[in-house]
Amino acid sequence: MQCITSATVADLFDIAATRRIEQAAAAALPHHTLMQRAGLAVARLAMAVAPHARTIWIACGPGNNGGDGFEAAAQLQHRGFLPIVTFAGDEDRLPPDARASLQRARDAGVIFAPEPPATWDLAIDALLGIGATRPLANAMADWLRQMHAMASPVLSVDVPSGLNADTGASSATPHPGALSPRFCLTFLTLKPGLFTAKGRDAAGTVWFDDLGCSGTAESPAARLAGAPADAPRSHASHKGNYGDVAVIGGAPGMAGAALLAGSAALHAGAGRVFVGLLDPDAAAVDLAQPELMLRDAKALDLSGMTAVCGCGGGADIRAVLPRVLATAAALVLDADALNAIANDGALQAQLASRARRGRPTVITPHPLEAARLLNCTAADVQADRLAAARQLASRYGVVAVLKGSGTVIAGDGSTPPVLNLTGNARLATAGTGDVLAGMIGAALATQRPAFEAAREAVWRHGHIADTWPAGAPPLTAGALARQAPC
Ligand SMILES: NC(=O)C1=CN([C@@H]2O[C@H](COP(=O)(O)OP(=O)(O)OC[C@H]3O[C@@H](n4cnc5c(N)ncnc54)[C@H](OP(=O)(O)O)[C@@H]3O)[C@@H](O)[C@H]2O)[C@@H](O)CC1
Ligand SMILES: Nc1ncnc2c1ncn2[C@@H]1O[C@H](COP(=O)(O)OP(=O)(O)O)[C@@H](O)[C@H]1O
Ligand SMILES: [K+]
Repeated sequence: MQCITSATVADLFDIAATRRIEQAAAAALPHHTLMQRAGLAVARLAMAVAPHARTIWIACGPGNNGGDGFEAAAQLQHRGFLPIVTFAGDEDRLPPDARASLQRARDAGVIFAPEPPATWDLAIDALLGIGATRPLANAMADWLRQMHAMASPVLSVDVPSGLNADTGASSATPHPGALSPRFCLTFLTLKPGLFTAKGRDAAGTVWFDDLGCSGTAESPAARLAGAPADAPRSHASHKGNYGDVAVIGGAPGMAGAALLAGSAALHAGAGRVFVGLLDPDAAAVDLAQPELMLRDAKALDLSGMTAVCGCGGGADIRAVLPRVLATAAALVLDADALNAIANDGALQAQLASRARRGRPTVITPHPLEAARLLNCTAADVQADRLAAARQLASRYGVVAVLKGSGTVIAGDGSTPPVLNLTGNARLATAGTGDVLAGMIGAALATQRPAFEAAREAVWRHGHIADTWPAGAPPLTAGALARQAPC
């Protein structure tokens, strides 16, 4: 059993591949072995997360996910705990493995009750797993609500019930004020939906057990990014080795966004950072950051530079985009640059032509910006973030960084998209996206492949938020930029 952290590198498999892996594993093992292993693993994790628990409420559903719950109940009963099972299903329609486990729970003396106990020390959600086909209703929906409303921990079996294991979309996410600490023990494969969209909130800390069935020829749907390796600087290196970044943005009233991106690029280790402000009345120097070289955006020669374009760009960014798209050696497109491109077929064609000219481009949309680029709604994007990132990457010939909880990074399709596990809601404050754009710019400026540059910068950006001390002042975008590690 393995606890998944932001440093974990692992393949993620969709439901279809998981089903094939499960079938192959089941065929190679004696009848009922997988469910017995799954139930035992649930019982072990339950004892680890709630060692002093007495009453353990196990809510079991109508399929094999419920079977895992019956099996866990039997194991916990044998170990002296008090599991109480509520079953929302029809015994006559249980799949054979689940029926066998139901019998084992009865034989062990487990209590079956029509309603949840009055209180519990741990709740185990074994209602639905990868077989969920529609939103939860009736008793199952009610039980899930009750679990999440209590302060006792919730352990989800395989997948939090109601969560789409492929996409992270959910009809049953705990409401924001939900109290319970959450854990999820997933079997055979790690599933992408646990790590993006609603998945992070629903699953909590994810644990993985391969049930003794490692190794598969199935293609992963995505990967967990893992932590980037440290890249020590050679002693004899000089600023030319770390590249020039030119931030272009900062229309009247929005200079701060461009300066934040510049600060992030600087602290992330770029050799030189220029900031081309679109505001004609902008100051000639930022006295708080004198290292930044402030220029007129139109005067910058981008042919040897990594441009970071769009932060605080407003409508004025449209006028400079044709030249930026044509001349920047490498490019990060953010915010208003993406909005301008979404509305302009000529700019879209120009963007797509960069890949053909071997000029790397990274785009960093949040879900609404992604929706504009894909001509759909933000809800459509959130309904399948992996698919949306893949579409952005292939339609525009770019590395697409789809931001938000479980940021997705998709490239040219030669490798699966990556899901990043660092970051938290401390980043939900204005300007943190500008900082990310600057950090990616600095990574790109060192000539690293665009996919790797984006992956590393996204990980580091989120890691700053994850390691921000609990008692420290709130994380602002300016502080985030100053923490940007090389
Ligand atoms: N077999 C094995 O060896 C192993 C299996 N494993 C475990 O099995 C799980 C997959 O099991 P599964 O395929 O039975 O799917 P599961 O998630 O239990 O649900 C299917 C049932 O729910 C029903 N249903 C669906 N949605 C519903 C809704 N909203 N409201 C009400 N009902 C709904 C659906 O009915 P139907 O849609 O047909 O009406 C069907 O009856 C997997 O996640 C893992 O935990 C592990 O132990 C490893 C070994
Ligand atoms: N809950 C969260 N979990 C992880 N990352 C988050 C979360 N909320 C925000 N972020 C990150 O913060 C950044 C916000 O970017 P963006 O929405 O463009 O903000 P802004 O335009 O204000 O700079 C993105 O990198 C996003 O992934
Ligand atoms: K479940």
